[in-house]
Amino acid sequence: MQIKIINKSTHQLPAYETAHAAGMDLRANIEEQIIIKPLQRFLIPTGLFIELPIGYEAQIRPRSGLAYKHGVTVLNSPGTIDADYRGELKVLLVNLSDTEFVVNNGERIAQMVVAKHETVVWESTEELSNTDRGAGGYGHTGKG
Ligand SMILES: O=c1ccn([C@H]2C[C@H](O)[C@@H](COP(=O)(O)OP(=O)(O)OP(=O)(O)O)O2)c(=O)[nH]1
Ligand SMILES: [Mg+2]
Repeated sequence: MQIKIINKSTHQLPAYETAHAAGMDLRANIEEQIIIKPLQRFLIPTGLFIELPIGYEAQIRPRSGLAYKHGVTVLNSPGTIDADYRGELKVLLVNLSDTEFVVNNGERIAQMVVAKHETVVWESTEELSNTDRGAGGYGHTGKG
């Protein structure tokens, strides 16, 4: 599928890194290095603006390597990009480690997955169908 994009960054368009990847890495588009202190968060610009087709969303997800090696993740994960959003794509990183994390211009900070979504029309009712699970949840299975 084709999606309109404006690239105001100094980098190439996001691309799939392998043949069947679901996510495209997003790069920081910043003039100066950003230092994220332990337990702090930072909204990082990408320089990208997109026009998703109606019925699609984009999800901003963490990169597992950053999470594993540096304790850095996307705070609002998965971030939701709505089809009617025309602003800059931004990535809200949080540093959950006990050391500073440095973000350089062009660094891959998160990944974006484009997905279809439904648009719900509510059907109000007084009763829902019965199931074996019923209201059980939060680990209720296997309690014997
Ligand atoms: O990680 C993110 C999450 C959101 N957005 C942009 C696109 C999205 O369409 C818009 C609004 O996001 P969301 O609905 O999650 O935020 P909100 O706090 O509900 O703000 P709003 O009242 O503007 O919807 O912000 C980003 O650029 N990055
Ligand atoms: Mg919202």
